[in-house]
Amino acid sequence: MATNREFARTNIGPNNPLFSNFKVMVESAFYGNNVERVTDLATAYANARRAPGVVTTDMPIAHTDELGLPADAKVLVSNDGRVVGRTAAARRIIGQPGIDAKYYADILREAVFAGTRRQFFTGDVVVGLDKEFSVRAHLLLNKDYAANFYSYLLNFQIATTTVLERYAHSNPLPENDIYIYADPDWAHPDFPNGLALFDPTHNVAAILGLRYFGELKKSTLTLAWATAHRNGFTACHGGMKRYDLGTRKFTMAAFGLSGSGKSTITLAKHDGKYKVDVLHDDAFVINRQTGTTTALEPAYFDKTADYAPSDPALQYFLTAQNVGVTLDDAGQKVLVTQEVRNNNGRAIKSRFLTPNRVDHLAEPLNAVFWIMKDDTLPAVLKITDPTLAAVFGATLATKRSTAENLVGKVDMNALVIEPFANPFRCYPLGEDYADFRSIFADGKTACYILNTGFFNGKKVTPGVTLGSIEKIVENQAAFTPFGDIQNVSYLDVPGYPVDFTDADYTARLRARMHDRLEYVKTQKTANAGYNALPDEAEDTLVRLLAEL
Ligand SMILES: Nc1ncnc2c1ncn2[C@@H]1O[C@H](COP(=O)(O)OP(=O)(O)O)[C@@H](O)[C@H]1O
Ligand SMILES: C=C(OP(=O)(O)O)C(=O)O
Repeated sequence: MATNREFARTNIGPNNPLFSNFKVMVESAFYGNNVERVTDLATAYANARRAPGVVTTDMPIAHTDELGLPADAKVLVSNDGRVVGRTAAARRIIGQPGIDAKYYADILREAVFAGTRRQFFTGDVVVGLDKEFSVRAHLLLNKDYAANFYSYLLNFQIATTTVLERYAHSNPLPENDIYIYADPDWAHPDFPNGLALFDPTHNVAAILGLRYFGELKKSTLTLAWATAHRNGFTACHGGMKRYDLGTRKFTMAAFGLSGSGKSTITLAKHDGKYKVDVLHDDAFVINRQTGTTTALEPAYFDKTADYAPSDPALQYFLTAQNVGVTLDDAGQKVLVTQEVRNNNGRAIKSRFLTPNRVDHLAEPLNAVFWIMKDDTLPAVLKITDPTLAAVFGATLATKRSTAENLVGKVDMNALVIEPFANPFRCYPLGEDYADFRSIFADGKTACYILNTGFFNGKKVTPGVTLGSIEKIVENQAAFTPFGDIQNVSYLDVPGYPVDFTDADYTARLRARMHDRLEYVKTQKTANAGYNALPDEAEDTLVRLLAEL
């Protein structure tokens, strides 16, 4: 048994650090008489088909038997309304500076009371697919959102009897099970954009007034990642794959903000050139002692933008969100993908999308790729200094995408720094810095930066990015020193010249590096230094700017 669900009566109470008012409020709601437990996917599928507005398409699902679905199961579609992305602005983390725990406790008690007038489903999953790291999670979701409830049980590993037998032998963790209370119909005048409230040290969250499936997925991962971090693992919002080149293997991870290219890179098949094992395209953890990696979810929750309705990959779709439906020439209800209806159409795709899918990799990472969208960076940079590699991760500069619901006036083109591409961290940034710094420390893990945005105004296409990765994997990539900057070199990609004699370019490059330095300096004092980085981060950037 990895995390804790049951307690001896003598261990229940305020002296047990696993108990908090938030945990007790959230967990208690799971046992109400307005809650129906769902223990299998066939029932969840039947419930989802009956939920308001859900479309049962005529698109069959491959591998229904292995997935535990009815043999005739079809792709189900549910659409959310105005908001079709995750609302980062709704997050509040108990324990962080400026968060009034008493105020949010009052809000939560009232929300849970309002919920008692509605009907809910509850179900269990296991997050972490190896005995090395496994956490049990429980979801409570308003019945009108049965399609998202079904998607949740598909996205994470549903806790069947067989799965729980395996889970019983996983490494024990001194932690609570995860409990997610979700009521998309909650409304409060002070929270027009919803509220995603976390008590991360007690593994509970309340997702209120938010319909987007990504809220359920990312809130669960938020808590699972924090649990992993507290127990000897590095939390990764990234994709991880292993290339088998016959005589050697190459393992790589790509870290990027939502919508920046993790799935495109991780799920790329390279025209069948290599045997590729996929660990996952969004979330995994690294064992800090051994370097082994564990996937957290069996399925993929990805954009449908790049899938034409005739794409054979659609047979691995299980559900779709914020995607249209039309009739094909045989009168069959099919998906209208490619963002015709709205941005950020999504689908849950089964693990069978990736023929060589693995849940755990014993080999440590050969390479880390930070995905950025900084238009002063060439398509690919290589960083050979361990501190600089970690500092670039901590100052990962990127752009927002339509995967996020941006509140207020946000310039989509503005560069934002999102350390380690992980806006879900609910512990101090310096701790992640230390975790990633140690990955590079022994020099065995290489570090690259991929710019998947524009370089000097020219789009870096997926073809350029994937072609460059192939060169690196095959040891065919020749790197050129990046001006006078020590330990940084770039891949010379035809059509994307790097010109250090161009004063306008070097001024912009210096400005972007300066932004990174300012970010590091600001963290020293912002929020009482909650996200402060060690002095070496600032020193490294000062040195880099001097070299420039
Ligand atoms: N150079 C590039 N590398 C990867 N993806 C790119 C690139 N340029 C544009 N894209 C597009 O950006 C989107 C990235 O989405 P996705 O891979 O799902 O991101 P994530 O998994 O990080 O959320 C895709 O539609 C992809 O085609
Ligand atoms: C679903 C999300 O992420 P990604 O685009 O990385 O899949 C999200 O952040 O809500």
